[in-house]
Amino acid sequence: MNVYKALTIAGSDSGGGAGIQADLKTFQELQVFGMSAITAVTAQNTLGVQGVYPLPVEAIEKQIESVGTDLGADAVKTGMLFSADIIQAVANKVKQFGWSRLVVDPVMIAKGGAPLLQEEAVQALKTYLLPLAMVVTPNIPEAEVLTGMTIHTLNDRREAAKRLHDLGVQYVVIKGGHDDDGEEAVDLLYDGDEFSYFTSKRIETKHTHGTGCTFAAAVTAELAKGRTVKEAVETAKAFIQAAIEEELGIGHGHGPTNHWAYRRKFFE
Ligand SMILES: Nc1ncnc2c1ncn2[C@@H]1O[C@H](COP(=O)(O)OP(=O)(O)OP(=O)(O)O)[C@@H](O)[C@H]1O
Ligand SMILES: Cc1ncc(COP(=O)(O)O)c(N)n1
Repeated sequence: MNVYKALTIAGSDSGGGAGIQADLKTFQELQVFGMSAITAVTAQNTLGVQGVYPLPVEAIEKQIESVGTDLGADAVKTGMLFSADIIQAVANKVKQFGWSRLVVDPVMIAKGGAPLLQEEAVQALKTYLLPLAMVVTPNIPEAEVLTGMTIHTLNDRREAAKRLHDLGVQYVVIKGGHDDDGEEAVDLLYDGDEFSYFTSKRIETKHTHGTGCTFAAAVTAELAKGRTVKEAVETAKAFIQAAIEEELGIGHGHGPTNHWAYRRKFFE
């Protein structure tokens, strides 16, 4: 049996909808063996973030080394990285193990507004990690912070994608979940040459906690299988659409998406 393996380097979400938990569930659903290096523990639920506890840099490095020196990874994803020190350490480990199928989800703030990345760490992300990335998956506010421009129109988004590509990332996906216009959720992919668009019906719901993590994890799982970035984004879009569509309705606030919905929709 050919076993595909993916490593997520991200924060833990006790509520299970985002972070490491969303990533591992998504890897499993897409039949990829999931491994993790936890950067920070968050006390979090559908109502918000009650606490953030970053791990020592050494603990993060050790987890990555444990995976890298034994199991190896066909693709790697980063999520919540919290500080410039952690970013630099993660970038060094990615280089050390020669991981080229790297998806960087530049997580900055949780839905309720809690910061998951220190302000001074944004520059470290641009300098150390983005040049190593195969794919970066910002939402619109994250793309604004990374490029220093405001994004209103699709044209603005295309310009932002070009600026991000100039930082050394091979493929840029700017997701449209935060684009309040219209009936559709449109994600844009830029490969340095052409733009592609991935469009779905926008679902009216407040239960979108973890959509960004889940989407990027699905891209990572598909890259681990050797798919092209375009194929991976297409599957990720179908995965997240199913996960939002088949609502779980749990918790008292912004609930998680349904990680088993894609399997039920397409394979059962
Ligand atoms: N209401 C919605 N209906 C359909 N698709 C959506 C909706 N909201 C987000 N998506 C999709 O979910 C994925 C994540 O997009 P989004 O822009 O919300 O990322 P994010 O902001 O990082 O996630 P989060 O809101 O969890 O922080 C994208 O593929 C986007 O198109
Ligand atoms: C530990 C952790 N990582 C990431 C996010 C962002 O989640 P999302 O942007 O997918 O809602 C989160 N809320 N918690």
